[in-house]
Amino acid sequence: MAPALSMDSNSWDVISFAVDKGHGVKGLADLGLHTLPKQYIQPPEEQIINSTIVTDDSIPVIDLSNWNDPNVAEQICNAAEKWGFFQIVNHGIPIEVLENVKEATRRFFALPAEEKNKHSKDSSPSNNVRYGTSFTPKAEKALEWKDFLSLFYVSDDEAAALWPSACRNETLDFMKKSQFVIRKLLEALMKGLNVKEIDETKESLLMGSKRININYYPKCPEPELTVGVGRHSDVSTLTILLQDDIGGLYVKKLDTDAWVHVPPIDGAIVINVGDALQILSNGRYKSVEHRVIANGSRNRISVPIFVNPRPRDIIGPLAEVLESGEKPIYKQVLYSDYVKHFFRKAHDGKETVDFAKI
Ligand SMILES: CC(C)(COP(=O)(O)OP(=O)(O)OC[C@H]1O[C@@H](n2cnc3c(N)ncnc32)[C@H](O)[C@@H]1OP(=O)(O)O)[C@@H](O)C(=O)NCCC(=O)NCCSC(=O)/C=C/c1ccc(O)c(O)c1
Ligand SMILES: O=C(O)CCC(=O)C(=O)O
Ligand SMILES: [Fe+2]
Repeated sequence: MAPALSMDSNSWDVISFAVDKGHGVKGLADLGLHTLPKQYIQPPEEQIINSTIVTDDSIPVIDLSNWNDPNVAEQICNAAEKWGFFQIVNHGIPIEVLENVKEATRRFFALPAEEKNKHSKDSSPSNNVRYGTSFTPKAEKALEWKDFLSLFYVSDDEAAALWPSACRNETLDFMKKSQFVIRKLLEALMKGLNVKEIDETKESLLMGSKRININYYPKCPEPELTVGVGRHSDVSTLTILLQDDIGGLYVKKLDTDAWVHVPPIDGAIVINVGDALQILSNGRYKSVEHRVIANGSRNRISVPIFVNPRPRDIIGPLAEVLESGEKPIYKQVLYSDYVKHFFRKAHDGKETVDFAKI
């Protein structure tokens, strides 16, 4: 049973309520707490109020209406090198698909905790479907103000059997309708690395597996003391992120200690380079640190698709990149080892990629 509203959030077991019983931070928000439970208080250096935010610069916005325009590929490669992040407009994913997946996300998180918790690590019949809160609560010193459902795609049949019906069709549809633009983006990025075509081996390495997450960041008491998602880079090759109109995603500006906001643009999708592509490109394309702030007045949702190598792929700098004599800065690693390393620790900025450094 949920604790009484008037209860001091530090006098009952917040972890048991939010993490173990599956109420999540949405459950905490629904209690109408006025103070942030101490388990969510981040160290001062992780609080965004203690960071430098720049407002006179922003990540590129790239118009994809004409793939035959050579400028388009050039802009994509430049953005991946200089920012590691960009937004795309006129990308061809129908607006209804985006609206439907946002609505499905709200529908899933509005379900009772018992229903959502059927998909938790302890109750889910498969590791490929996981409902949870924060990132890795057991490994974190301070929790993150986020609930999520993570869906690793294996097949339509498996999705039909295991994915929650509240959001199954809409998440699958978003994944499928984004396939064309994912391939075109990767083709453009590969041309920039002297890779002429995406053959079967490259296809596996670049886009052999996909995971779609739906994230819910409820309104938070004392939001400046915590984070929605802590500083991290993604372990994917590319991430395709749909955000709603609330905002709150910040990206680190390369070679500086400053952060820039990613403003929501109607109908746009945010694209970022992940660690796997940084490694494959031997550091040319940048997997950049990012984080999400908590919001004191509104609920936010986001839907990232992580486009990845297959778990059994070995990733390392591509032969085409090293052809010219460039020295490899990363070794060859088994992708599932890399991902396990990422999941077993708290978010820690750019440190995951050290796992693959020579
Ligand atoms: C991921 C692995 C390697 C895990 O292997 P396995 O040996 O089964 O380990 P496991 O016991 O299930 O998980 C290990 C730990 O990772 C955590 N974990 C596993 N999956 C997830 C998940 N989807 N979300 C959060 N934590 C997870 C668990 O909490 C485990 O810790 P613990 O609960 O035992 O303390 C396996 O499932 C696999 O091969 N999957 C396919 C490859 C894959 O999924 N690639 C995806 C890459 S991109 C990706 O998934 C990104 C996710 C993400 C989430 C939140 C963020 O904030 C964020 O920035 C990023
Ligand atoms: O919610 C967002 O805008 C970003 C989430 C994110 O960085 C992630 O899930 O990896
Ligand atoms: Fe991320």
